[in-house]
Amino acid sequence: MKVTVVGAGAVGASCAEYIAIKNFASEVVLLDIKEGFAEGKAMDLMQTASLNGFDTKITGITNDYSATANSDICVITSGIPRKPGMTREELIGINAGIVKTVSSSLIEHSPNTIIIVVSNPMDTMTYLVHKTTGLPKHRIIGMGGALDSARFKYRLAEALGAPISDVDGMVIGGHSDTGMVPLTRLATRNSVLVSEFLSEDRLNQVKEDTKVGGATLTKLLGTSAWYAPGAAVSGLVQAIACNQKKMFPCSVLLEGEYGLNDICIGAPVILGRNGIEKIVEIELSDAEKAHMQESSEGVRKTNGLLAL
Ligand SMILES: NC(=O)c1ccc[n+]([C@@H]2O[C@H](COP(=O)([O-])OP(=O)(O)OC[C@H]3O[C@@H](n4cnc5c(N)ncnc54)[C@H](O)[C@@H]3O)[C@@H](O)[C@H]2O)c1
Ligand SMILES: O=C(O)C[C@H](O)C(=O)O
Repeated sequence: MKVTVVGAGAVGASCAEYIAIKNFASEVVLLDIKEGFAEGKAMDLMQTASLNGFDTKITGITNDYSATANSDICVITSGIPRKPGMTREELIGINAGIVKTVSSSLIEHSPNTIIIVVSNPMDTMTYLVHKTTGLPKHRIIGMGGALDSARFKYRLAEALGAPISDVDGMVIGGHSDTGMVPLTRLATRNSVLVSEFLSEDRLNQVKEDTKVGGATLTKLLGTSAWYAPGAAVSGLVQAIACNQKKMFPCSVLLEGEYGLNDICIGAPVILGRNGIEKIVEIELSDAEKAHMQESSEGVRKTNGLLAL
């Protein structure tokens, strides 16, 4: 199993590290445009192999896509992160060009690959990859909901005073500060609805804290988060590589599902060796349907900025 990660920065290197430590991939290629950067990150990570007990071979390359040839999975993290006070959508002017060039270069050398898009604004970047590459829709996956759901569970556990392992919940919709749809109605504490434990006001606070989870960390860190994003990507990569048939909310091209067409937005999908094995349509409440519709309007507005 060969995995390429483009962008050896904070998220890309974390993603590569978690993939290596999970030891399910034979090879991870880190590629960056910054001279020597990916090579340095790869060497540093390989020097943890004996300490962290993995056999995964991590190599780094500067902007030479021949080294990525025949990758089973390619992760795109290349692009700039936001600064405090910015929205993800404000990154489109720089990141769209990067993602377009990178995705084309990847499929030139790995025409059968599955692409996972991380760069922001992620839903729009995922849509751009569809338009740029023409890959089958089951082989283009945007990572956002898996991260947002992890933050949702963190906030739920905090509110419940419960261990995170007791909590389950999912966030669908756009990966944006205003467009996320945390499904508090369905969230559980060890199979019991969280609404049995938490008031509506407290659950609304959990929702709002989840939606700005990224911005909260950007304000603290001065740049985007990277540990949880890297871990979320590694979970998607593992589900595909190991044909786990696990369900994650991912940004996926919808063609009628949830009443939406010609848009990439967070929805529950089953991930396996073919990438998106199935888009899962869950019954939403009227309020959730309205939030999903509102979220899609925000994503479409950003898509409209693309020079397709
Ligand atoms: N979808 C999500 O949930 C999520 C989570 C975290 C970060 N992000 C996004 O991921 C992106 C990366 O974030 P980061 O914190 O790792 O940033 P970073 O600046 O640490 O790393 C980005 C790397 O991309 C490289 N790069 C830039 N242009 C390139 C190109 N044309 N080819 C190859 N490499 C190139 C840079 O040299 C840099 O090393 C940002 O857009 C950020 O907003 C998304
Ligand atoms: O919020 C960001 O800028 C990065 C990423 O989308 C995140 O949610 O951490």
